Amino acid sequence: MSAVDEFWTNCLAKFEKELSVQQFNTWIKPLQCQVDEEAVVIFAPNHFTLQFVKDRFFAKIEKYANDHFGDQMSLELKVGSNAAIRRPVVEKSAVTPEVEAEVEPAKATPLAAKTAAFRQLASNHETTRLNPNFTFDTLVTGKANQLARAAALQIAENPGHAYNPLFVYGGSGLGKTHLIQAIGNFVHQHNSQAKIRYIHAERYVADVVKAYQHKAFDEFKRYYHSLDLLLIDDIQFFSGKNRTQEEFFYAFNALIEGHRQVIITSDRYPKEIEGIEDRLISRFGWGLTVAIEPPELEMRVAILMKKAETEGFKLDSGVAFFIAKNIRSNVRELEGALKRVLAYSRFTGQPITLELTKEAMKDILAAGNKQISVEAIQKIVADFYKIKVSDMHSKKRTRDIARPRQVAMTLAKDLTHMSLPAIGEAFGGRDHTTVLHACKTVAQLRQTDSNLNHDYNVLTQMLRN
Ligand SMILES: Nc1ncnc2c1ncn2[C@@H]1O[C@H](COP(=O)(O)OP(=O)(O)OP(=O)(O)O)[C@@H](O)[C@H]1O
Repeated sequence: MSAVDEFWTNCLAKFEKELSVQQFNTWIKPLQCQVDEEAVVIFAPNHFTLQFVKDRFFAKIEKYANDHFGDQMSLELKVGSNAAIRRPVVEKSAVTPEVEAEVEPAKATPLAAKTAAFRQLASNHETTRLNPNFTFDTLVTGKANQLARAAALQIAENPGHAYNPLFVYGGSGLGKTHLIQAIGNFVHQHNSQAKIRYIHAERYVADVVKAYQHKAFDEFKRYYHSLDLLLIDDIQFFSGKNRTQEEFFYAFNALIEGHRQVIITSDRYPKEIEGIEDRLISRFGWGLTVAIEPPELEMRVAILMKKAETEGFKLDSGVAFFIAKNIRSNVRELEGALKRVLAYSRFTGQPITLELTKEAMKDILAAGNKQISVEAIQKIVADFYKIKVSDMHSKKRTRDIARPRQVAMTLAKDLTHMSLPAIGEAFGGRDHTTVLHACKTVAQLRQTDSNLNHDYNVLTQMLRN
């Protein structure tokens, strides 16, 4: 064993004794050591680890180094890896011909144009692209997002080590971007050195195209592979974009391997995203996958109150309940309604009363009250579960047909004004007790079966939009 190996093995053994398993695995185990003539260099996989090790363990490592090598050695901490240690080989795939065809490469890229394009890309990349208003403080917590928020907070406190990647999914306008940017803002606040980037998936695709046209994949890779925290929003936009998926695959591997944090959002559960390679889909599940559900009434009211407070006024709770009862689909629409009421009040110079709110929301309410028909429910549910619409009326009782039928009956009860007997009639002349039983079964299942609950929320959103 060389002197260096001996020093580092002893050092690790000492830390292992002193620290908890989790602390040791998180902070010390990923470090690598290299010794040159005058310095002991410790490599940390990222800036977070470097900062933490510097604050907490620098003095100890320095003491161990002095004990081992004598006082003349200095100690340095760097981000990177010891060139002498071989890193695990990351799976690679060739660029397929259809991938080449996906974007049009520039015929010849003059050096100046290439440099200019990437100077611009680099300057675009200088910032994190985070919205400073999207923080944990401004995010209202409720049943709909509590698990996702708890996971996000844990990751923000320990990026790269808690769950990696974090995959957040849920319908449009439910707060996915807000939540993941809250992680980014938290990390940025606690470590201004951290290299953070928020990017929408469409923008990432555009960056791949640009790199392709300017033959500048090296710069592209260097940038994305060097991040400490990558937040990528609405990954379903990668669907069918093979070259983008390939680049993202490399970036993902490089980041995860280096204990750097990756956070992804999508409007649906990973396995439901079509047109994305299996190797990516399976990687999305390596860390933690959490859902954000549509908020319940009380949470919608709390969100309205919070948004009003941010705008600098206090919202009467009767008004808040009125808006929240009438806008149920997503938070973005809830915000839109509040803004409209506010603008109406400013425009007319009147205070925000229930009457004014009703008047301001007249159009929205008329649109929202559009009747959802039982036929529409049956069609959408049948398409969703890939069964025939006629199965909604049939006597078949196999689970793959009976369950969607029960879901459709429950949606009919929740989204129409039909009575139970009328619903029964619309589902092949069934008795109202059958409808009641279906509603109870679905309500119970929604508590215990997260997939079914998710399906139910998606179907509700589809029908309301
Ligand atoms: N729990 C919440 N508390 C406070 N504001 C929220 C909450 N959830 C969502 N919002 C607000 O609703 C708006 C829409 O949220 P956001 O853009 O994060 O949704 P999204 O799920 O990313 O939607 P999309 O999939 O369409 O991109 C934002 O202004 C956000 O601040």
